[in-house]
Amino acid sequence: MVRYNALKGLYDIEKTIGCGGFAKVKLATHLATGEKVAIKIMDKQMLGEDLRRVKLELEALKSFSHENICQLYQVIETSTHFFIIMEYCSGGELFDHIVEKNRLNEPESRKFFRQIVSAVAYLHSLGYAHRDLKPENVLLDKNQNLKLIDFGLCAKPQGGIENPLYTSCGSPTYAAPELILGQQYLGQEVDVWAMGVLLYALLAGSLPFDDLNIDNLYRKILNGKYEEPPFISKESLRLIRSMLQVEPKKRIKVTELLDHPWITLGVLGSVQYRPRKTSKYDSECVQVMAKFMEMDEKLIWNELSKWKFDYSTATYLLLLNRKQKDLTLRVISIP
Ligand SMILES: COc1cc(O)cc(Nc2ccc(C(=O)Nc3ccccc3)c(OCCC[NH3+])c2)c1
Repeated sequence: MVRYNALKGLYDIEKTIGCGGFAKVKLATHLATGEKVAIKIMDKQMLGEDLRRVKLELEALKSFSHENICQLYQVIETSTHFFIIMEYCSGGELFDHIVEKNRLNEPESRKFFRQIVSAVAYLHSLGYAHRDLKPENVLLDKNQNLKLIDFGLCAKPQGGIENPLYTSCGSPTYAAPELILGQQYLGQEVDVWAMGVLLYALLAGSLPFDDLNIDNLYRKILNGKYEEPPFISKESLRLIRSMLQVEPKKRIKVTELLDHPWITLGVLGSVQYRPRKTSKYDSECVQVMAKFMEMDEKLIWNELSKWKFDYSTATYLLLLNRKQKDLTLRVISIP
C-alpha cells in the first residue's frame, strides 16, 4: 500500500474503491473521529491540462451542500498530488442496485428519481450543470439515500446557466443528441436528457439507447426511438418521453419536474432542493472540538466559518454526520 506523507496522522487508507482516468478513489478512516471517508487521489503529473478541470471541480464542490450530493470534507494539495476527501457512500453504485433487482418498481424508482431531481435542481440553481449524469455516478449511502458524485465535467457557463456550452463531454450512452452533433448546447438541457436515461434505467433495468457499435449508438440517439417495455406504466413512459426529446427546446425543464404529477404521485409533495443545514453553527460539535483542541469555542467557530476545507472542516462535518446518526460525538485526537 503506497504511503502518502500528506495523510500521515490524519487518515488511514484501507483499500481502493474506484479508479478512472487520472484518479483513484480509496476508502479511508478519518482518525480524529473514526468515520469512514472516500479519498480521491490525483497525481499532478498525470493531470496535464485536466488540472484546470480539477480546480473547477474543487471550486464547485466547495459551494455544494445538499443531501443528495456527495459532501466534500477536505482538500489537501502537495507539490505532486491532490487529495480530495469526501463522503463515503457505503451503499455503492445505484447501477449495481438496479442490476441486483433486475429493475426497480415504480415507487422505488420514484423515491430515487425525486432525489436526482432535487440534486440537479440544486446544481442548476447555483448555475452549474453536471454533464456526466449516469448510473455509475449515482451512489447510495447506507440508508439508501442517493448521492451524486464526480463533478469533473461539471460546468458553470460564463454569465449563467442560460448561456451555451461547447465542449463535448460525458459518456456517449447518456449523451444528448446536441452533444453528439457537436452543436452548442445548454448544460441544463443535457442534464435533463441524461435524467431521462437514468429514469428509463431505473424502471426498465436496461438502457434506452445501447449498441456496441458507436455509430449505431449515435444513430439511435439522434433518432430518439427506444423500446417501451409493456411493464412500464403509461404515465412513466410519458414522463420519460418528455425528457428524451431529441429537440432540446421540446424537452421538459427541471423546474417542471419539481411538481410533475408522476413525481408527486400519492402523498408526496413537490421536490424541494434547499441546501443541507451544515453551514448552520452546531454548538455541540464545536464544543467537542474546542474541548480537544483546548481552544475557545468562539475561536474555533471563527475558523470553521471560513470553510477552509482543512482537517478542522472535515472533523466538524464528520461530527455533524455522527450527530445526525445519533452516535456519540468524540474526537480522538486532532494533530
Ligand atoms: C463530490 O463527489 C465526488 C466527486 C468526485 O470527483 C469523485 C467522487 N468519487 C467518489 C466518492 C465516493 C465513492 C464511494 O464512496 N464509493 C463506494 C463506496 C462503497 C462501495 C462502493 C463504492 C466513490 O466510489 C468510486 C466508485 C464509484 N463509481 C467515488 C465523488
